Amino acid sequence: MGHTAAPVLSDRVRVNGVITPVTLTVEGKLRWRENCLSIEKEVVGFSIEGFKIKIKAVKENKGGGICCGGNTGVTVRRRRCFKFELLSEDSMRSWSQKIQEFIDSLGRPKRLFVFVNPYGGKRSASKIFIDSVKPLLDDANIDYTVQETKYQLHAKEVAKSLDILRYDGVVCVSGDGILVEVVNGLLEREDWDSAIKMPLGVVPAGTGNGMAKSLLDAVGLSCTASNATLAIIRGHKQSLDVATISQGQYRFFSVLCLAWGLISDIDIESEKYRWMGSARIDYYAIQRIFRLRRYNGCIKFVAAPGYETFGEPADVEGESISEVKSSFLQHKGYRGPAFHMKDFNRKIEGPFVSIWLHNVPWGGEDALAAPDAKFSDGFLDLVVIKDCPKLALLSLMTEINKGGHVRSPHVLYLKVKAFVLEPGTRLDDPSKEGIIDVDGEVLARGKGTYKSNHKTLMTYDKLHIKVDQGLATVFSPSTEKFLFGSCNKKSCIKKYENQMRKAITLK
Ligand SMILES: Nc1ncnc2c1ncn2[C@@H]1O[C@H](COP(=O)(O)OP(=O)(O)OP(=O)(O)O)[C@@H](O)[C@H]1O
Repeated sequence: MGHTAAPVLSDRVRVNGVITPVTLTVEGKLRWRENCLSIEKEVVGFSIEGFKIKIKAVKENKGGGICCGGNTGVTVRRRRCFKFELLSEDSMRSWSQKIQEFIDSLGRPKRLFVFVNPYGGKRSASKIFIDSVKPLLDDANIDYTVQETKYQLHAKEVAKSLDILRYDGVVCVSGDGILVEVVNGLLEREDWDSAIKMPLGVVPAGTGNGMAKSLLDAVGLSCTASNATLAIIRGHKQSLDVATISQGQYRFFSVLCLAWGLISDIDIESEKYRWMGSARIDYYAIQRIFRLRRYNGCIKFVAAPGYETFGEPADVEGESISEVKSSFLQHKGYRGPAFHMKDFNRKIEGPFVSIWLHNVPWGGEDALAAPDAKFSDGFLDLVVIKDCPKLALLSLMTEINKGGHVRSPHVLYLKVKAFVLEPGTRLDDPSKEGIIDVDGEVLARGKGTYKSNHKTLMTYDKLHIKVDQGLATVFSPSTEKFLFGSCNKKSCIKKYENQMRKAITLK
């Protein structure tokens, strides 16, 4: 069942040699025989050969159609091609024009710049691009430029000088690392305020695919390259908070997370067990829990409304943010939002087991690190563990994949608008310090840490973090699922009818 509207076009076409009536409705539904295709949800693009129109679509295999059926079962989408033969040139012209007008009314991207990181994850990004991304972009008639990343920070370099007027979006076929490089590249441009409005897409092809997982999971879709690509093609967007991390003259722009203590130690130090594959994390986590480290330090924060009772009152009288003057550091670009130490009204003193700050819910495909995190609420979700018995910690860690850890009595879970981290030494060995990990990369390594001789952007010292609400834009799957199917919401239908009326001149 569904909403039936007067057809915009009604015609007779040849399908598999048989003359068949076909209609296009004002809502953008194509109907013929027992078939029904929603242009908005299912049609990716179309091509014309002589009098033949080939409609490139993606259909759900099980659980009913998006367009006419119900909503049951698992969503498995497959590329399909539907062919009609028009019976006259006039007919051909009006069909291609009306379908094109409808697609154009949806605000889909036409030109994309695509980064592919052949080095990320299981080194399968190039294959993922060829097998899952390219065919859909071709079906959608999108004009795209592909850039394989050749070295670390290549994507950032390219984003810094990209001719942004030539593209409707930048897509990263990679893990989160390339996305973060692109965000940093855009914000380091002189024209950062317009550059950062470029819609960004991410197709999961790395080890850490937290952003893709967060976007897709939010609407109940599985984290696959084709679901992510379809979301980009369909062109729905949403804003994304960006956190500016600053230390003196240095800036780093984060869209995912910051970790210090247990989580960062596991992430970074387990690299020495890379040969184990994904088991390295679990293996090293157990080691770290049984030889648990606690770190001295202090955090200060501006609590989000409703969280003002967390921690204790902070006295920040006389504290200021020192700006290191240097002639060769980042000069152009965004400097981050204004910061007033007097706003930092709460603090928690160490020692700490772990500090974890999150911008989006999923830290990776199997870590629902901050279940309440929102893409553009203007806050970061803060997960603090001060102390915890080892067995409780072990079970808490196994809860992370479902987000259950935040309910543990050993965990403080709150939202902050701004944050100061003052990292200190290890409690058991004051000659040693820790590692600060941001969006999967090491931002600072203290004394006596793994690879402590490697250069990092910041030093293991006080950091300031502040969120800009919705500064970036990401392509995201539509939350309006089953628009024309089992959901018969009048408001949804009305919205698209209006959109269609604008695009199609009803004669
Ligand atoms: N050709 C290359 N050689 C080496 N490193 C590269 C290359 N291209 C990109 N990189 C680096 O690879 C890192 C990982 O990128 P990506 O986002 O694809 O995956 P990830 O899931 O974040 O990390 P990984 O899979 O390496 O754990 C980035 O820091 C990037 O700078």
